Amino acid sequence: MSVISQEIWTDVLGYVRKNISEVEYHTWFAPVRPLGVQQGSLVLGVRNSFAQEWFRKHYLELLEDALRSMGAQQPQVSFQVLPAVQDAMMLPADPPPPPKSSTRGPRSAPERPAVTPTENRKSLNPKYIFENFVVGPNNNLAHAASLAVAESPGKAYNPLFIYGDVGLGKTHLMHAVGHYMSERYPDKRIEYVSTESFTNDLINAIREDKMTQFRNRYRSVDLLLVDDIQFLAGKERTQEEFFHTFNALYENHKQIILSSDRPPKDIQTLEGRLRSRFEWGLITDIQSPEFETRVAILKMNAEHHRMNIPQDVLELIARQVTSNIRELEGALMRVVAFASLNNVPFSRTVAAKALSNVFAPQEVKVEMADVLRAVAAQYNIPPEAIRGSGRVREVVTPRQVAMYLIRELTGHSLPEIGGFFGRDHSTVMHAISKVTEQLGKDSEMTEAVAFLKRRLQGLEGEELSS
Ligand SMILES: Nc1ncnc2c1ncn2[C@@H]1O[C@H](COP(=O)(O)OP(=O)(O)OP(=O)(O)O)[C@@H](O)[C@H]1O
Repeated sequence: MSVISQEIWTDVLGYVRKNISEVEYHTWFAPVRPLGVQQGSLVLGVRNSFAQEWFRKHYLELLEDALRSMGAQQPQVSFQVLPAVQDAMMLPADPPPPPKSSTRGPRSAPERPAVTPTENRKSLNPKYIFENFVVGPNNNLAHAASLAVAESPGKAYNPLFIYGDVGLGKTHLMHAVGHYMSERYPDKRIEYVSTESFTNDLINAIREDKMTQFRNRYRSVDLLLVDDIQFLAGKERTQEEFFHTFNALYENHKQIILSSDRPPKDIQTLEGRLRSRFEWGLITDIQSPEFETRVAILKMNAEHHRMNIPQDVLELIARQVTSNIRELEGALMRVVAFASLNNVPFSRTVAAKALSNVFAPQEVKVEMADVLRAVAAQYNIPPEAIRGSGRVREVVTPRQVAMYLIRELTGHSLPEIGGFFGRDHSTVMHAISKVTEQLGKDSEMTEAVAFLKRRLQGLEGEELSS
């Protein structure tokens, strides 16, 4: 199952859930597995032929509507009955929660015997490792500090306090330190917790008279990662308990990393003694990423999912989402889902279209490079050959077609087009008249030009199914 079909399926389920009852949802939709997207059709694995029929009869329209809401112009869904043996494997009843909630959900506080590395990693998102963290001017200090702490826990900076706006990588860095430590020191005990979970655990412990277990759990760790510490504000009892947890760990030279959306001095109603402790170590911030960092993050994500997305498409996405990296990744997935559901290649037009429901529509101008790339793909020759000096027919025809289309679709002048191809404007003029002359006579060229024009201009009509 590809990542993308899982992403699409998660979105579809979100849509479906709003439109049917919970019982229906759990009976029919929860056991379905997305198998992939084939030629624009979302392939779903169902348990038996009865379910397959039921879906076709009762839910096809709903599924198509869901896909339409994601930008599919001619939504298609197909079903496959999975071998009986897989029935038993269809365990989870819900779509996988987003990474954050999977690592942050409130957890009960069991008594904790000797720790295992797997146990350590359980609360850490496997994706959040240093290798997957793109370093830019916006986050290099926080990254360097995290790395230093990972290498010398309890010694370099204690506590490490990372602050910054939503979705900028604070949790990612915290988990990265956790992974780093658990790989090098498998015996060390690592605890990642959101302030909310810490508070809930405390409330439960008080209610169930299990304070000893609660204290053992939090005071016996080697690395304590606490997310969103700003939520301590106004919670006196939790602050009190956290104060003692902090002291116990600090005195034993155990590492503490805290994240927050603001620096300690700006957390209102935080006890002075806690605030000053938060300032003992190093306070570092993460800012919004610059354009280049955003493109690099998108590139890494695309490579991670083995998707080959042209640079200019990534740049278009990076221009749309400027501050929140979680949203940036969401935008990329939206584009990928849109392209695969419509069975069209990635292009700036496709990306702009995919994002137009969420962001202000962008005017996408066709660029000379877009035309060159499309023509090269159509004639199956490298773009450099088209721009090169070769004079054989195999390259001359595509070169002339490219010049013609650039003139038609972009606002560039003849000398500009000539410059792009390393030639003068009279060559371009000659190319244009040559192509114009053959259109209508040479059917192969006529078709190619018409097809390329449609493709470059966007997703109109039959272009989608081509
Ligand atoms: N520099 C980066 N390189 C690669 N991915 C990043 C980077 N920064 C953030 N991300 C990704 O962005 C998403 C959001 O990051 P994260 O959850 O760490 O944000 P956060 O600052 O903790 O947000 P919140 O304020 O909501 O707690 C994650 O998927 C994370 O992997």
